[in-house]
Formats: sequence, structure tokens, C-alpha cells
Amino acid sequence: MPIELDEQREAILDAEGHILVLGGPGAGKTTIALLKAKSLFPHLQPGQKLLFLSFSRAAVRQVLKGCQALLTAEERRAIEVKTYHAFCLELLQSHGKLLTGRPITILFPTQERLEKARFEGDWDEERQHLALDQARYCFDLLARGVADLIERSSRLRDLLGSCYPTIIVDEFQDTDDEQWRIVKELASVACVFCLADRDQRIFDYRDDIDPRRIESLQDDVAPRTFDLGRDNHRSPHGGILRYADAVLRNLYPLPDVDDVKLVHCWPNAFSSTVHAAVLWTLSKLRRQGIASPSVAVLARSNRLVEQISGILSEPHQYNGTDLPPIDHSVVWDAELSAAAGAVVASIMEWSDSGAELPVTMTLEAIANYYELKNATSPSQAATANVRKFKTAAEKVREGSTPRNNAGKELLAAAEQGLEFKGDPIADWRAARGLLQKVSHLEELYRQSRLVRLFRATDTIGGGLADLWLTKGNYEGATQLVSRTLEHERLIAADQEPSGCMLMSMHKSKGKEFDGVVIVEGAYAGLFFDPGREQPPFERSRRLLRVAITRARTNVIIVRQTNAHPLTDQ
Ligand SMILES: Nc1ncnc2c1ncn2[C@@H]1O[C@H](COP(=O)(O)OP(=O)(O)OP(=O)(O)O)[C@@H](O)[C@H]1O
Repeated sequence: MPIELDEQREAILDAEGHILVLGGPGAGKTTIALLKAKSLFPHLQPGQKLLFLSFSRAAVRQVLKGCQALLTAEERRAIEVKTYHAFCLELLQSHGKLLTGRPITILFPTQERLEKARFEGDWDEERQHLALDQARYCFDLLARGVADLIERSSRLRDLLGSCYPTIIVDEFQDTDDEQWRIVKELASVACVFCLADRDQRIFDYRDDIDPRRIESLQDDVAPRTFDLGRDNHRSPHGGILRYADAVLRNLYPLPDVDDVKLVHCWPNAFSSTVHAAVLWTLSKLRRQGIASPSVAVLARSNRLVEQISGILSEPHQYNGTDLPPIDHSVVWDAELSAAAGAVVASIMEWSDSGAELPVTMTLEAIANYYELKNATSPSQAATANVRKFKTAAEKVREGSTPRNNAGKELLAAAEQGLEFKGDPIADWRAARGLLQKVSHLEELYRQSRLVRLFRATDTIGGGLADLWLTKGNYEGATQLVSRTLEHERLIAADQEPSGCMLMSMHKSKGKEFDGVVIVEGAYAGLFFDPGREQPPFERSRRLLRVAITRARTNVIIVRQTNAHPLTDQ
């Protein structure tokens, strides 16, 4: 679609100095920022680049897509699009030594979760102590380290300003306190171009995200402000945004629009209704000429996401029509998939020589998976599994038989020997397949299948092939897979959405799909929960607006018949 440049957009392109562009979902903030970048490239000195800072890997992917469409290959080389995490990580790795005199080390999130679970005491205090006294930085403290660094060193600040004369800051409304310190410092040496939408604030339940951040920017940095308002180029027919805005502002009655459908069902028809809604969305989009549509199924809690995944995997009947299972992927807790990937890799390390030691590693990796799960959402089952698998690992190490069935079956499989052929993909599948066969490891199998959602498959495949070439086996696979997934999960851009994807509403932020199905459960994942928030549920309304506006073409909202109405009369 050709880009329309109205007077306001022309004025943005002509404006100099700091700029703030406000606008609703799909108003074209990212697009005008990239067009502005395009107009600035010819003025860059050799070695200079533009910097585009964003929050999530999903948002980075979206921006890179925009770069592909709007910039030439040469221009794309002159813009760096990164998450705050990646920017801060690089800066601390190169200059962090200035803070304490020693090079910094990073405590990656998986490691942090485990250390936190083991630590008795105030973890917040502990991690600050680790950063300030031992130069060991948790991921969430990277921005603080960089803020300290550039507040203290004017040289470094100037250097950044001369490397990046213009810095684009995406989703400014969600900037946290430490990121705001960074932006303020950068604004003293470079032009900042901030993009924001007050109503897309969905993280302001956090103490460090000030709901008045945009006002602080206006007070402290005084950017020229442009408001693209309610322009909507994502779903140009406008119904989706109008509906989402009515939910946000609690306006009764909800507008009657073609592209949003609200479906109520009785609890006993919940599964079939959800299933039918997803199939209907997919087929409607195909009928509209989208050959392989992307559909997001969004829910408010991970428990409900898991339940919906179960529903879509089974056949159902809706009004006498058979509904076949729907192939889908779950955008899930990537740390758990990475931990499950490490279990698969540990199985690849098994060799014929003495089964005990390698199986010990696998049992420990499984215990590690449950420890991580427990650190995220504690449960008795996960705690019991940590204990069970640790004990099993000890037993096998001592040369005796473990008591739990999974341990016994893994040991038997290792004694029989798994035959690997040197084809990393086939061998990975063979190792993963074992998880499907062994009692009670289906969850790990499911999680490990999600490893394909990481962009790291090529790196892992290449690394495994190298191991095989040099050693004739996969010794070292666990370390390789863990390291690669950790890195990819945190740094690389997210995947392009395709097919049917299930995720929490929070995870959908910054993404765009052809169709969206939003599901509310009877108990889990309520839209409006008085136990969590008081009416009129402003925070939940903002979240729902973000979820609804992820769709380009079509939205279905599935609710139970007795649910609190979307807008009050
Ligand atoms: N001026 C324009 N003319 C035509 N199409 C446009 C224009 N601006 C943006 N678009 C198209 O509209 C869609 C949304 O634009 P963009 O991603 O820039 O919006 P946004 O304001 O950054 O959205 P969000 O805040 O939801 O991330 C894109 O597909 C883009 O190509």
C-alpha cells in the first residue's frame, strides 16, 4: 500500500530537534519514524548510525519488517534496531569495567531464577549487591548499570551522541525508571524521536513505570509534539479500533461493526465454541484471499492458554458439524522450552560407553526443568518432581536403579543404546521422541517441541554438526543448546507470526495478526476480576484494547454467558 503523507507527517519530516509522536494502534508511528530516519541518512557522517530502541524482540521484528519495506539495503545498514536489553548488554560488556574496575559478568534470567529460588532473604537487595560489589548483573539491572555509566561518564555519553546523532525510542509510554534515565542522558547529546500511545500502557502496574512518563518527557526534554490521533492504517475499515476504544473507555452500547464478533456460550459448550471460533476465523481469512493467515488466540492467563491448546488438539462437534484438531503453536514461557531443549540435548550426549553418567545428566536436566517451573509458578507437583528427579539422579550416579518410572525407563533406554547417525535434525528428533515414550515426560516433550520457535535452529543444527564432525558424537550438546537458546531468546528478533498461535494477551503486545480470537475462561483468565482490580477495570480495559487491536482484519471474542459485560450500561 502506498504511504500517504499528509501535512502533519510532512511537518514531522521537516521538524528538527527532539520529537514526540503520539498516536493510537496502527496510526503509523513506526512508519513515520522510519521515514524520518530515511530523510536523515544522507546527513550522517562516516561511522554514524541511527539507533532504534524497542522493548521486545517482537517489536524489533515488526520494525525490521518496516525497514525491509521502506528502506534500501544501504539505508538498512545505517540503522541499528535493538531491544533495550541488547543495547545495555553490549554497552556494559564493552564499558562496564568503568563502573567497578572489574569486567562485568551477566547473570542470565534462567540462572537468576534458580539462584533466586535457592536464596533465602531479600533477593532485590542481593542482586543489587551482586551488581554493585561483584559486577555481576542480572538482566533487569542492565539498564540501571548503563544509566549509572552514562550519567557518570560525559566522555561515553558524548561518544554515544556522536555515534548515534538520532535515537528513536519506541513505546515510550512503557519506559521504566532506569530506561528513562538513559533516554534523558541520551537526549543531552543526540536528538530523540519518541513514539507513544498513552492508552497502550499495559505494564503500569509495575512501580517503576510512571503513568506520567510522557508528561515528564515533555517537561524535561521539551520535544516538538505531533499527534496522529486516531488514524488507523492497520485495519483501515476502522471497526476494530472503534470497538477497542469503546471497550477502553467503557462506552455503552458497543458499536455494531462487521469485523468484531462477540460470542457468548454456556460452560458446557465452551470447548466447541472456542474451537469453532478459531476455525471460522481461519476459513474467513482464507475466503478473503489470505492464503496462509496468521491467527492469534489470546487469553489472560497461561493456564487458560494451556487449556485452549488442549481444546484445539482434540476433535469437537459444533451444532452437528465435526471440527478437526487445529495445528497450532504456543508462544509460551521460552525459558521452560529452553530447559526442555537442554534435556533433549543431554539425551544426545548418551553414548554406548556406560549408561549411568549420561543418564545422570539427563535426570539432573529434568530436575532443573522442574526447578525452573517451580521458580516461575510454585506448585506442589513441580516441587515433588524436583525432589524425585534429583533423587533418581543420585541413585543412578551410585550405580543403583532409581525408584521412579521415568528414571527406570530412561536408564533402560540408555542401556539399550540410542543410535545416532550424525544427521543433527534426525538425531534431535530421535532424542526428543524418547521423551514422548517415557512415562510422565509428555510435558517436557511438548515444551521441547517449541524449541523450533526459536530462531536458533540453524545455529544449533550447525553446532551439533560440528560436534559430530570433530568427535563422532554429541558430547557438549547440552552446553551448546543451552547457551544458544539463552542468547537467542534474549537478543534476536522474534519470529514472524504464522498459522495459529496461542499466547497470553501481554505477550501479544507489539505483534500484528490477520485475525485474533480472544477467549475468557469461566474461572481462569477472567477479563474483569474484582479480586485483582476495582471497577471500572481501567487496566484490564487497556489490556483488552491492545489485544483487540492486534488484528488487521477480524476479531472474535468468546465469553461465558454470565460474564461481566464488556461495557457498563
Ligand atoms: N501514512 C501511511 N499511509 C499508508 N499506510 C500506512 C501509513 N502509516 C502506516 N501505514 C501502514 O499501517 C500499518 C501500521 O503502521 P505502524 O506499524 O507504523 O503503526 P504504529 O502506530 O506504529 O502501530 P502500533 O502502535 O500498534 O505498533 C502498517 O502496515 C503500515 O504500513
